Amino acid sequence: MPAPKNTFKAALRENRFQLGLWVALASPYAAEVVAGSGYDWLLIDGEHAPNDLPMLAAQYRAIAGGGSHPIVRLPVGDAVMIKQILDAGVQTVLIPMVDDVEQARQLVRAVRYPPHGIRGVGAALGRATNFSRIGDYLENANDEICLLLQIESRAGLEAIDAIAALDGVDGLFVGPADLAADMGYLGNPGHPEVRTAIIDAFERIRQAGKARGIMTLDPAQARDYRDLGADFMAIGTDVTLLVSASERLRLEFLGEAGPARREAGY
Ligand SMILES: O=C(O)C(=O)C[C@H](O)[C@@H](O)CO
Repeated sequence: MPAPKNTFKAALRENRFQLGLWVALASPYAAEVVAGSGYDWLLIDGEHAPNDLPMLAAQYRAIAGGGSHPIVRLPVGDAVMIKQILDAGVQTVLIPMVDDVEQARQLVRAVRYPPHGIRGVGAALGRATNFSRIGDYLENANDEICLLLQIESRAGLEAIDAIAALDGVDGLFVGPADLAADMGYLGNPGHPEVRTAIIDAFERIRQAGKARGIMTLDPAQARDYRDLGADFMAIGTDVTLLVSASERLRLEFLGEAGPARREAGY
């Protein structure tokens, strides 16, 4: 049985835009529901949703095999958590709050087996090898893992060129909400100075030959980011979709106008 190919990583390498959705309801059932909605990727959020490793793995299983590629964002760039989630079968990880090249270098080593990294060998116990049924997993794992790092601070912006140049970093995801906060614009990811920083970041990532990622809840921003060159982009979240759709249904039935919703600062 051959090791599974990372179709998301292949799409990025072939410059095929990938449209995504954030999954933060912390429910394998809800994850399976949106897995049928046609997105290229779904981001299972371990940073801001109440997810532990078993729950992240359960949502991964609920999505895998459907039409969307499951990406797991861990709460922190921890080599032990990376080892566990990769053994669970996850092929693409997003790591938040990456501020310098040494941190990025250690994250590359965490997703790779020796001699190129420090990932512990034990996938025979996990879904990654279909519980030891995939005989060539160890030989192919490094090539099929996709490592995405989040640039979401002024320090991260300064380190983009060095981080993007690292072999093993497949893409950089600019986090508008946290970047805005670090720049002094908490709750205002659409601030002009944040947009200027995103434009600069995207150009530097492109020059390094790496994929540019981002997310937004604002449709106009989504079109803008796509025009600016986003290669993979999330345009909503399951949580906010559920809030808006459930509220709208009630108000429409009652014939009441909905409240002007303040744009979420994410
Ligand atoms: O900083 C950001 O923006 C992100 O990293 C995305 C948000 O964390 C995500 O929770 C969407 O609300």
